[in-house]
Amino acid sequence: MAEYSTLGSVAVLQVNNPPVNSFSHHVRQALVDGLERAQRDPAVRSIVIMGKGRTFPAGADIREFGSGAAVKMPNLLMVLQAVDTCQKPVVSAIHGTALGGGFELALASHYRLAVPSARMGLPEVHLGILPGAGGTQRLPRVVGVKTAIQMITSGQHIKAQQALSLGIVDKIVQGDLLKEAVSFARSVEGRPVEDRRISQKTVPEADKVDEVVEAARKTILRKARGAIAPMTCVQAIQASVLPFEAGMAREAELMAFLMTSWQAPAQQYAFFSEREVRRWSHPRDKRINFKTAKPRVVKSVGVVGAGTMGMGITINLLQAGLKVVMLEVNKKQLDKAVNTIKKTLSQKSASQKMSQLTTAMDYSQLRDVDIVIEAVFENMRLKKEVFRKLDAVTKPQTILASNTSGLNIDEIAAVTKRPDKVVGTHFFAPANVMRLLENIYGRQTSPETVATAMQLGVTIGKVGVLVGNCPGFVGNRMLGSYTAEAVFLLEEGAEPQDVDRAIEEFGFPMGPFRMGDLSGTDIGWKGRIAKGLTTEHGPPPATPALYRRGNRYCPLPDMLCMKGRLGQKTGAGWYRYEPGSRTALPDPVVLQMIQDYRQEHGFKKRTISSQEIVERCLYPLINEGFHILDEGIAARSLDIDVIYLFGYGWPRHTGGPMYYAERVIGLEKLLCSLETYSARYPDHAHLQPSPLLRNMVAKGGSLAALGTDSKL
Ligand SMILES: CCCCCCCCCCCCC[C@H](O)CC(=O)SCCNC(=O)CCNC(=O)[C@H](O)C(C)(C)COP(=O)(O)OP(=O)(O)OC[C@H]1O[C@@H](n2cnc3c(N)ncnc32)[C@H](O)[C@@H]1OP(=O)(O)O
Ligand SMILES: NC(=O)c1ccc[n+]([C@@H]2O[C@H](COP(=O)([O-])OP(=O)(O)OC[C@H]3O[C@@H](n4cnc5c(N)ncnc54)[C@H](O)[C@@H]3O)[C@@H](O)[C@H]2O)c1
Repeated sequence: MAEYSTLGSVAVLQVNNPPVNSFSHHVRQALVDGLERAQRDPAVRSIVIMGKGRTFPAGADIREFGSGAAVKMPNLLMVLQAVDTCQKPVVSAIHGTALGGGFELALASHYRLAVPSARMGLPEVHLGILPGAGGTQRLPRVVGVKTAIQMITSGQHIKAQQALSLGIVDKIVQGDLLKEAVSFARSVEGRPVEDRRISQKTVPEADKVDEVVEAARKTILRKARGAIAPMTCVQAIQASVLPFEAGMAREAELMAFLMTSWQAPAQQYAFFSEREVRRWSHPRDKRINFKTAKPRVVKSVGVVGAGTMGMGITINLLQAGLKVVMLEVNKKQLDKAVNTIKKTLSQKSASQKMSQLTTAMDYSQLRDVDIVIEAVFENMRLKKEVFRKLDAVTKPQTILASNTSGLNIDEIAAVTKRPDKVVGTHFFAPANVMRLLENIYGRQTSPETVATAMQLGVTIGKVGVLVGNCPGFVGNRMLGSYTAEAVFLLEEGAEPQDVDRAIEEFGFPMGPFRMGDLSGTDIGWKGRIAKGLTTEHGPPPATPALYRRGNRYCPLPDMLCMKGRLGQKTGAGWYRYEPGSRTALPDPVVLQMIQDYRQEHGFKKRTISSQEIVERCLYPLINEGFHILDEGIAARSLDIDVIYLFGYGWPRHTGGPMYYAERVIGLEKLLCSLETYSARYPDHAHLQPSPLLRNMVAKGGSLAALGTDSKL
């Protein structure tokens, strides 16, 4: 609701709809009623609109979008029309975040004030829609089309000071916002409101708009990677040169197009899933969950191994204000890590943050930390050795976490006397940038230990997802079938760039081969050597070239590594790279290697369509997701989706692999395609449809119903 009160001649409307004061139907109704009341009351000469509690309205109530309640009268457009056309000056007083419809309300007001910490923006593009309450028409009238395109298509929030410089807010106020807003409102009483209406202004440099749009188009299309909202936002902004009513009509038409697209619900599902993962439960035992388990307080963290991951994790921990003891056995590497950390931390706070960092080469220096995150080489023998040492030197309450990419957490825990305090905390590279934290529950991990790992994720700004223990956990296990199928496609006739192009057109930032070159082709190679699937010099003795342990195997990635082509770091991998450049250039040497291999093993080259590439790579990945749900490794399909959205670049406009499977492909079609492919390739085990998928198609039922995605 919106609480109505008067302070002398000023009517104050305070939106009170926790937690973020979104415009649910009852709020909209109360605002319209409040405005009418203020208009009617001759003693009222000005109106202040603000938010109660933590924020100015953060936009439309996204939960209403699916139900039709968003269009129930009065809709948001009608509220804003009432504000704009009000005969008495309306002042929006902003604190917290004025987002989406909230920011549009401020733009419809005649004056805007903000506290210094306020932020504002139009993030609708992340929900697959556009700012459909006049945002695409009013913002360009203030800041110009170029800045409006930048703000609306990025969805970024701006700070109060920047809003002031852009002419969006009229004044930044210190002190008590209500008092300041009332005093400001009094100062503008009696002034004409007509020339304060943004809707009545014209877009600056309107004659250059088509040029500006044309210049933005290519970049936006490239960045959008298949998402339709960004370019639709631009089309709406382009209409801001028309008279206001005509522009609003165009905005409404484009909003309806987006609202009824398949991408908008997918992105809104992603928004709520990102938050739903905080309500975690044990994947197999739902009685153990976020409500009952209490985290330990973490003030200091030990990081073991200052390589790629240890360094990134340390930066992340320092940025969050934690104390860190970073231990490394290689002095040169330790020094290198410290230099990189110093450079990465922002200039402003570097010295203060660096003072929280202690470096160590002696394990005893870890004795007092609250949690240790191990990030040494991916080698079980080494990990066990490290955990034995950690168990011996740290205080008994210290939690011991491993950043392993997929090794058995129970096996690691078993070498300690505190298996209840051992947990997997799987960060993603670069660890200070990537938002995902995949936390792994071992057989004996205590609820308190898991709660602490999940809470640590929150403290350091990660999206933490809890999963069970199995080789590769959720993310890398699913990725295994994707990369396997990608190389099988090379055998049959595709080239690395064909596969990458198809996957990138689907919406991933990088296809599997460009990705392999970026992370280093030797990462997978070392893993396969450790598992005995290959040796550094070729297949293990007496092994068929194309089979390992009864499964089809493609040795092309091993052959690449044996040639020393380890990716960007060696200037050559699946592609070649000019010195100092990261541009992947198709390499005749690799294409010849693949061609010779095809000839040697009797593969006949054929043309493979992009559709087949996408299906062959992504359907087995999704199929593995069904196995994972069936085994209780992930508690809910949304946990898998969040892992893929935040850790693997899965395009957000498709909702994530499991959402995409159910709501876009359709489970029946997915099953049918997997059956077709598995009949064609009976020895590709990951193409065999999962029993859960078969069962769901046979009996019906939804993925959400398998878990606790009750709110979605
Ligand atoms: C058939 C065709 C018809 C077409 C014509 C339709 C015409 C109808 C006219 C409609 C016009 C609407 C136009 C408008 O432009 C659309 C919008 O405004 S969309 C919303 C835009 N706003 C946002 O995207 C903000 C989203 N929220 C956030 O970014 C953050 O929540 C925050 C505000 C920055 C706060 O962050 P935190 O402090 O970290 O808190 P949380 O994120 O954890 O959130 C707490 C809690 O609140 C829930 N929540 C947040 N925002 C909303 C919201 N806008 N609606 C509903 N719920 C929201 C969030 O989910 C958390 O709850 P939990 O999920 O944990 O239960
Ligand atoms: N690199 C990635 O993309 C990535 C992503 C997620 C998880 N991981 C996992 O993170 C872990 C570390 O990977 P990385 O890429 O940072 O490796 P890395 O090779 O860059 O760094 C490992 C570091 O550990 C140090 N080290 C070795 N033995 C040690 C010991 N006994 N005590 C202290 N330090 C020791 C090494 O000197 C080295 O600096 C691995 O388990 C890996 O699977 C890596």
